[in-house]
Amino acid sequence: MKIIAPVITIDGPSGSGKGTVAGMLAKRLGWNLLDSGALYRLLAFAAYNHGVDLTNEELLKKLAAHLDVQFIAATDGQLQRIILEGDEVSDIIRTESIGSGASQVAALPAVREALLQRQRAFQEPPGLVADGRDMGTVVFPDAPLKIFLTASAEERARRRYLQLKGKVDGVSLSSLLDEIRARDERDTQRAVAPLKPAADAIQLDSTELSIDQVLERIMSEIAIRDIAG
Ligand SMILES: Nc1ncnc2c1ncn2[C@@H]1O[C@H](COP(=O)(O)OP(=O)(O)O)[C@@H](O)[C@H]1O
Ligand SMILES: Nc1ccn([C@H]2C[C@H](O)[C@@H](COP(=O)(O)OP(=O)(O)O)O2)c(=O)n1
Repeated sequence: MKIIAPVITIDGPSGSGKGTVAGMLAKRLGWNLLDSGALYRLLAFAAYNHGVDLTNEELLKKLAAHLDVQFIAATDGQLQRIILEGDEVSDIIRTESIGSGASQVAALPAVREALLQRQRAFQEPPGLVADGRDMGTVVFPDAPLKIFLTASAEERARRRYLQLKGKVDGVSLSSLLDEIRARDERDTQRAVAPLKPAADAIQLDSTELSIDQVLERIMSEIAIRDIAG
């Protein structure tokens, strides 16, 4: 009999802190981690490499079903590594242009369907922390704790700017803000699995909170529910 592992979902818009908080939480609990956005980013990147148009739903569906990807878990001193078709792509998939491509392919129903089982396969004991846009609404609707993490668009752009400055040439705060707003619009307005809080999600606005404060708020929700042993 398959043991059902508990899932904590963290959904929200770009730059709200999902990935950071999900990674820290998974480490603290000793649970598995699903960075679902990385799958859409990997698909967009693979599409660029193979010359597949980001609107070609049939080909993208096939590419999604056969994505040759490995997630190598973070260890003390080393971040999670992502390998696509044998090459490490952990950094290159984080650019805003791949983020925008990810948001485009993510609007295609056949692509989402092709990635669904791959995401659910991460639900292994002792538990899973999953971050994305539809973790609580579509992929893990029975999760015992769902967080919807937000922050103002200005604060999210500022965070991205600080994160990319010095690493990527030519980053500007105003263009990051425009890109974040465009991605918010596409992710919330699409017909399939749009970005929205699950009915039973706890909404957390991190605009005025530090990363540690967000983490502590989530830890207290975990304690109330007694879901992490
Ligand atoms: N509460 C916070 N306060 C300040 N900076 C934050 C906070 N949460 C995240 N960050 C920083 O913002 C950037 C974007 O966070 P990230 O976790 O990648 O967001 P998301 O996964 O939601 O896009 C990172 O550099 C991260 O360290
Ligand atoms: N569960 C998910 C995760 C990401 N996506 C899409 C929509 C997002 O704009 C892109 C990139 O997601 P990602 O979480 O990596 O992006 P951010 O780190 O929040 O900037 O993928 C999605 O549709 N569903």
